[in-house]
Amino acid sequence: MVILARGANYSHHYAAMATSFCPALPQHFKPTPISRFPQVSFSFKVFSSQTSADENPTRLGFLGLGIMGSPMAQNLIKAGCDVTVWNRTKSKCEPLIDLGAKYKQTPGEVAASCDVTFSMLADPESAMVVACGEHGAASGMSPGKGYVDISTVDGPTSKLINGQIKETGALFLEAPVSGSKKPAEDGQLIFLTAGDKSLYDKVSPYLDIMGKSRFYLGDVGNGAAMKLVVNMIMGSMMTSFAEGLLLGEKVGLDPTVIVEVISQGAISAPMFSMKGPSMVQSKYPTAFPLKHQQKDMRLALGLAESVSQPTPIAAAANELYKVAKSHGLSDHDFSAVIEALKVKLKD
Ligand SMILES: NC(=O)C1=CN([C@@H]2O[C@H](COP(=O)(O)OP(=O)(O)OC[C@H]3O[C@@H](n4cnc5c(N)ncnc54)[C@H](OP(=O)(O)O)[C@@H]3O)[C@@H](O)[C@H]2O)C=CC1
Ligand SMILES: O=CC(=O)O
Repeated sequence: MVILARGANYSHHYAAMATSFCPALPQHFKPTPISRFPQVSFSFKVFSSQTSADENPTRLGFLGLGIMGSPMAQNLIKAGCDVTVWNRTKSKCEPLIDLGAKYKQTPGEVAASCDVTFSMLADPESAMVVACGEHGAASGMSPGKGYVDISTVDGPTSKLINGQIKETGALFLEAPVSGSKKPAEDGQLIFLTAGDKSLYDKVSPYLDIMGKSRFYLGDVGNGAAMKLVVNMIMGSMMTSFAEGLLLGEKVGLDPTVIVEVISQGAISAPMFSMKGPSMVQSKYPTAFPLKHQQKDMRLALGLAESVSQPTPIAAAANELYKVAKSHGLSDHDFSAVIEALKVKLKD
């Protein structure tokens, strides 16, 4: 059920109204802006995985319970969905099992027991092995099922996974997300999807639980390309911001004031306001791991090379992420790239 309502100031009234319509509403229910309905200034949605006519709710699988996968799966469970989880490190499944998730031993078993299986893996290698390796999801796929890969990978990897899933007769959708740990927790991600349109239509209610907006971009590879372009820009912006903070500090400016000045002008960005204050204190609590940002720069540069597009800024930024990784900062937040610029050259 989707309820549309105008006026953000009254969102709590609408929430109360929705609760009276639907007493079984999950605890975390919240009003959410939906950009796809431009005719209303504010809208929110109420979701139930079990319609009155539906005795057999869609069974959802979720593979990969890292920083992003855990809160995303949690939101599905809290919304009342039937969710089965798997993660390479089993202990990360426990909190979700406590919330009501089922557990299977392998990705293949999850896929075999579910109608639609989502995956949120680290990189192209892990996305491939979990989808197509021994006991991978493809081994449990068959006609009527669907596989939705949310991991950030390159187009060629996504196409390989698509091919293997399609061979089983199942459908495939790539659906990388823009938005980090907090948007994942808040169900405010932006889905960049491509692939089988009928699967997109089928999973849209679940994407709406995990996200605030979704784009359908056509053929497999377009979702990956969109994600890599966005993250290439983000990675370059972060290195530029880091350079500015350090230059300003070296010439005697207060970096806290630099962050404030930036936040009020044309180059303000939520990322600078969110990460700036902790960067100034040399603290990098991990939301988006630096190793993943470097992976995205690498994949974006590969994409650029495949079409002979010069990307000198991104190439330079990538070098800084590589330096930061070599200094043991892989698992810190990507804002720790600033440390790569603090390293003193040896005499
Ligand atoms: N964090 C963020 O802000 C965002 C991340 N992304 C992208 O989403 C994806 C996941 O990110 P995030 O959750 O932060 O990453 P994490 O590093 O926190 O989680 C990675 C997941 O991949 C699993 N994994 C890694 N290698 C393997 C392998 N060889 N076999 C099986 N499973 C494996 C991990 O399992 P295990 O627990 O056993 O290590 C874990 O479940 C990445 O592609 C990232 O680029 C996209 C948007 C935002
Ligand atoms: O991929 C990272 C993000 O913040 O988006």
